[in-house]
Amino acid sequence: MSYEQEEEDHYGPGYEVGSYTKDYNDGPYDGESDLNVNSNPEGKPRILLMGLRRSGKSSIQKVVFHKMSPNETLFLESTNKIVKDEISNSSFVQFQIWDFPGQVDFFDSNFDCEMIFGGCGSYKKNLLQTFITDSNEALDLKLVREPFDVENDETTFKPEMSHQIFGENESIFGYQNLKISLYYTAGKLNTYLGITYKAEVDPKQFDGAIADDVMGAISAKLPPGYMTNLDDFVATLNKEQTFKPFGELLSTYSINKGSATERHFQLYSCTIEEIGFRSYHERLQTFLLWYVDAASFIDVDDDRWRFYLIFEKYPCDGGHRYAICGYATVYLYFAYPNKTRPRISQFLVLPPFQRLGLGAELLNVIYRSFLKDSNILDITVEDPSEEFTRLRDFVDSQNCKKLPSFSKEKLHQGFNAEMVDEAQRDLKINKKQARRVYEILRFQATNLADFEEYRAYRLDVKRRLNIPYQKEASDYKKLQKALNPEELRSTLSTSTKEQRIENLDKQYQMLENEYRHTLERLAAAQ
Ligand SMILES: Nc1nc2c(ncn2[C@@H]2O[C@H](COP(=O)(O)OP(=O)(O)OP(=O)(O)O)[C@@H](O)[C@H]2O)c(=O)[nH]1
Repeated sequence: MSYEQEEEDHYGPGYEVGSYTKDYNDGPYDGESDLNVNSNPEGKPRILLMGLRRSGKSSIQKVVFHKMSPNETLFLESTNKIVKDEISNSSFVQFQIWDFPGQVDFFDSNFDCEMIFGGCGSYKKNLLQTFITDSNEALDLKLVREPFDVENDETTFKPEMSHQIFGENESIFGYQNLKISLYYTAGKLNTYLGITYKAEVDPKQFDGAIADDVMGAISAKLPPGYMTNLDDFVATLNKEQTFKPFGELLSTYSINKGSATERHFQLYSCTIEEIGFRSYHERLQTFLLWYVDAASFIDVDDDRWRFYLIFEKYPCDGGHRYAICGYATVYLYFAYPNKTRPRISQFLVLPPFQRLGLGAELLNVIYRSFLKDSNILDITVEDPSEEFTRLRDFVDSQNCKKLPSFSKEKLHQGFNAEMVDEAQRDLKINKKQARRVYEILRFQATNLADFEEYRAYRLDVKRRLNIPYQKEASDYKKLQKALNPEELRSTLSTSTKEQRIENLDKQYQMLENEYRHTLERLAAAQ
């Protein structure tokens, strides 16, 4: 039986392979006309063969449904339009096969998704997935010094978080290949915001689903004056040479001294009254959104805020310019009865300037700015992040190491009031932090190979960790007197002695790990 005869037998008279209706097969595929035909009036199930060019779609169709031998498929021409095949073996096996050309761009706006995929629920769902972007991936931040930086990928840095703008999932709906550009000039922080994308979701195709308003979400957090035209933004770079840091120069800091890669940094402090600083700070604080969890913009009209800023002073056009590297805000709280207790509130070193020692320098500058003021009790930190805790441990340990009360001999005698007094008087370190530094430095001074010495250290730390449990035990005794056993059980989830020991051990191990990191950094800094 010839191939054609066999086809006849299988598919009944009138059927012609690959030419179900003329509409589909006349003329080359033009991306539109072939696809915009309502061609499934009977609502038959369809199998869509889609995939890369020359991936074997037509071969599958011919071999499976038309008994073509695999070898013969070698001679198949590339499909250049949708070819529909009506399979009608019996009254109950009836469906269509649509063989798509490999070059179809399904995201082309001319492509009628509804006509092709109507009824294919999971396809739609999958297609919708392609319109979801990780907001941290999509956002490019830059501190631009010269026009070339705009093109240069090396000057791009990424946010650590974006949930404060784009929600807990940190995702944006509605775009494919979305890129958000939030660029600042390195000195003045003139700002550019722009987005680009390959395709935006079409509400008509996806039950009215509309794309997230990315520009609106970010611009709501930007002070007025940001630019949406990149050329305008680049043009403002001319004015960067007039930019000078605000406030009083407190310290200078250099890295790679004496080498070709030497860099210079300057640390300043100022108040909101400094001319021009109010609007500068409005732009500066927008970085918090991407790096500080639960960041909130502060009420700068409160005159108890102090600002500390780091700038890089870099050579440019025979002179020099300044680029922002990071900043901190400190609030001067009252401490009863007549003292002041500054609290570090926000602390940020921008990614391009991290791992240069600037965080430690900034913290030291903040300390030093308060040291001579006898009215200052000590310095606290608001809700410190893990990263900040590490930095603070390092700086405080480095400084306390120089105090007589933290000498090796004294450390082995245990934590005492002299340490608290000296750390507070000389370094403005509060009692809780002084205790932590004592544990770090005593760990450093402990010979871990000496069983007794190491054990004494662990017990000393665990005794402190056990204090809350002791409190719990005394609370329990009080409650025992006031409540009957039933009430007591429902009020408290008491832990057994074994659980408590296990918990203490875990807590201790975690602390020891943190202390080891600090000691490694101390050793590297020597
Ligand atoms: N080795 C191998 N070759 C295959 C296989 N399937 C298909 N081919 C060969 O791959 C080539 C392309 O196959 P087609 O079926 O025309 O591919 P297509 O996906 O329909 O291509 P377009 O119409 O261009 O999108 C043909 O020469 C086939 O013989 C396979 O499983 N193995």
